[in-house]
Amino acid sequence: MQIWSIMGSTSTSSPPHVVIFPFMAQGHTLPLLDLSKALASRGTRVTIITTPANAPFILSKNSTHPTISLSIIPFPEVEELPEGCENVNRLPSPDLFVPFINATKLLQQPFEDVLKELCDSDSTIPICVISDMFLPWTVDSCCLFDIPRIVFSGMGVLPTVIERNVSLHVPCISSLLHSEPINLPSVPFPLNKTDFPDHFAWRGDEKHPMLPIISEIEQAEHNSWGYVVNSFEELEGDHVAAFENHIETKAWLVGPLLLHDQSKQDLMNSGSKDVDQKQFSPYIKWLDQKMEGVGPGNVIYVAFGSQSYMTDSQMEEIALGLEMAGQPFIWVVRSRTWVPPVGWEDRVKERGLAIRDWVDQRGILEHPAIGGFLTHCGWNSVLEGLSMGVPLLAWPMGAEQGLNARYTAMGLKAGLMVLQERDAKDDPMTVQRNVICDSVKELMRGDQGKKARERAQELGRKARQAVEKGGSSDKKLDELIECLTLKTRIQGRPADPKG
Ligand SMILES: O=c1ccn([C@@H]2O[C@H](COP(=O)(O)OP(=O)(O)O[C@H]3O[C@H](CO)[C@@H](O)[C@H](O)[C@H]3O)[C@@H](O)[C@H]2O)c(=O)[nH]1
Repeated sequence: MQIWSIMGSTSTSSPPHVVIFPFMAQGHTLPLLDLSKALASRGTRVTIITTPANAPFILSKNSTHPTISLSIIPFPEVEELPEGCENVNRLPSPDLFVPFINATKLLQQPFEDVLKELCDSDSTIPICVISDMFLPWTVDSCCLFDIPRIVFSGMGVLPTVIERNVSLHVPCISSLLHSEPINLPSVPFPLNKTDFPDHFAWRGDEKHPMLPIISEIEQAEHNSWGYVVNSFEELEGDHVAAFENHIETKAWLVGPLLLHDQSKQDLMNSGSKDVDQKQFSPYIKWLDQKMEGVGPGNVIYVAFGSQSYMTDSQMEEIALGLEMAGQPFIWVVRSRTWVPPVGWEDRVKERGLAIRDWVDQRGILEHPAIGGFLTHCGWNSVLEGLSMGVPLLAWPMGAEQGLNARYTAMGLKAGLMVLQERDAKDDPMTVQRNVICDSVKELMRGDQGKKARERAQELGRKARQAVEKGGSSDKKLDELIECLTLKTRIQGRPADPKG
């Protein structure tokens, strides 16, 4: 039994308790579920805060961990959002992102009610709240209860540093020409204005509704106790000092979080349902067959995360480009409107699989049949690909993905870029089938692809070492819990501002 000292007196008490509040988007929720499991396996109690429609997904991922519990608070009803829309991936249009963010602000009171309840109980006082950057108001709630707030953004270290640094060197990105390279100190590859998230273009438009949100996020970061990052020392350690300088707090690199999850072998031993589901997924069976037929590393996995929107004509070009490349593929189709061209399914059925459901992406990437990943470069997908030693074919579609893509391809040299042309207004143009075809061929069969594969495999080995016992991320996670526990011990239990 662990002995924890609270308020200066030594007493036998419960293990440390961490509250985790993920943002309602799969790309933000999944890594925090991994973090919850990593904390739980170290004997920490975890309470995850979520809303009713998001609870089943979280339960499906965490149900085997008895020290993780869920606290469900109601999602507010707001006029602009469709009924029951409690997750970004259910938004019918990206234009509803701002109303969605504004709706989440109404979660503050129920969140504080949960904190109050936890603080009223001697055995469950949280040592910290880890909340997503898109929930900046949680820092005020944490202050009320004297609980340290730790930020999680889901992004990598270098992309964040670049984002924060660029305005010091290039005050107005939007006025640059597309062809003008942007060279930043300590970034060993040139960037381009289209690599930057949209909000850099909005900076000239003071009335843009996202700008106050970004400013609230940055302000809340400065007032937070620390930052946990889904990355690892061996990948991004060189950029941590610059990162901490910008966020004005300490950063803890504890990733890749997905690798903290129980290994497949552990799951097999415990007879977990997860393994059964993996083994019997039709697409895993399909990959097993491909392994027998074409050997390891020959299938390209094509998926663009949980939030990307794509036109039907772009979908068509992907379908025909994959067909032309002649490489076996597995493609996650996230479109409600697109239908394949007549005869396409028949023509590719021997070597291609298009799936319209949510898949176990990690299970696919770790399958030995997979040899490349055509991705939008969401940070989770980048880390998942690299952790499994799979090289990336980078095709960014929004947010900070342009920075992730350049970083992976030109900085880490673990991938190639799909080159996208722009029109006169710098809007992305449909990528043509022949470009897709050539890029796929180069990644899977070309010399550049071979080099990227070797580099991805090397990074995959380093990633696994980072989370193993005594690895850099393993030690950081222990250190984080120790630091917070000591802080609570020295300062005593949080004040109750309401009671
Ligand atoms: O069928 C699917 C589709 C997705 N995933 C998982 O969903 C996550 C998707 O995350 P990510 O690759 O990061 O993409 P987005 O969902 O687009 O992520 C958002 O959040 C990321 C983290 O902040 C940012 O890097 C991205 O730019 C932003 O779009 C990954 O873990 C995937 O494994 C599945 O498991 N099955």
